[in-house]
Amino acid sequence: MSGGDIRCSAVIVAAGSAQRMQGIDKLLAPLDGVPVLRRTVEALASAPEITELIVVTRADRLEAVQALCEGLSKPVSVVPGGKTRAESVLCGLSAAAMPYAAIHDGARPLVTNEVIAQAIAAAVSCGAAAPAVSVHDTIKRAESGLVLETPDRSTLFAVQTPQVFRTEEIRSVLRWAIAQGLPLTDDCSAMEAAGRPVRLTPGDVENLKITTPVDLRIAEAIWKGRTT
Ligand SMILES: Nc1ccn([C@@H]2O[C@H](COP(=O)(O)OP(=O)(O)OP(=O)(O)O)[C@@H](O)[C@H]2O)c(=O)n1
Ligand SMILES: C[C@](O)(CO)[C@H](O)COP(=O)(O)O
Repeated sequence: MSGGDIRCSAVIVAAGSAQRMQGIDKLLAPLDGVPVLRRTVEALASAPEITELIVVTRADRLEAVQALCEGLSKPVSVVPGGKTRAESVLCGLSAAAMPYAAIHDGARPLVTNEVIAQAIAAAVSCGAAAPAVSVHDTIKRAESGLVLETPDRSTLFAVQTPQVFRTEEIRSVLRWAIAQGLPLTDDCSAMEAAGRPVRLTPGDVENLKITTPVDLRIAEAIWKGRTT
């Protein structure tokens, strides 16, 4: 199937409380004058494989986010999220109508069509896929400040989003994983726990997640570097 044949729902999770942002509202903060979340929604809407978008936000922001999503080239629905990222993903998936779902962090506004396309293509062929980048620092596993081990760096990858799945499958697996109380920091973890294969695809160091205030400054520099 070419990109134009693949029908994919984008589920953009944006219902968090940005506790690590020291008071900055990272999803409404300006990225070169436009709110981060609007940049993210526009990035997903520009991907040929994305047919519809579901934005998951806090219940007290439904109208504001609805307004922020106006004027896009593709249908957008805005739904309330849950207490955890995984629950918010499930809220978004409940409204997804396409056979594939690309689950993306609202805090990752710099994702490109190339990263999106490769993750979707891999999910079409193997069922589940996520972009990832190799790590450049040596990683230690430690407890109470004492090193336990140094994993082989060549086997370590920093996983990004969109994480792409067959919609029905991730909906049921995620429901199961949440019911089991599994610690889910991403969506692939649920598939891994269910013994399903997950394919990593090329990520992009510029596809960063805005998590702490410095990330906003980095994202602004990347954005301006692309547009000048
Ligand atoms: N209950 C939650 C928690 C997180 N998210 C979303 O999941 C993405 C990745 O989460 P993260 O970067 O951790 O955002 P926050 O949870 O807001 O950050 P923090 O952990 O610092 O509070 C974000 O776009 C966030 O809005 C969500 O939709 N629902
Ligand atoms: C889903 C994710 O972006 C993959 O790296 C990451 O796990 C989200 O973590 P967060 O703590 O919810 O931001």
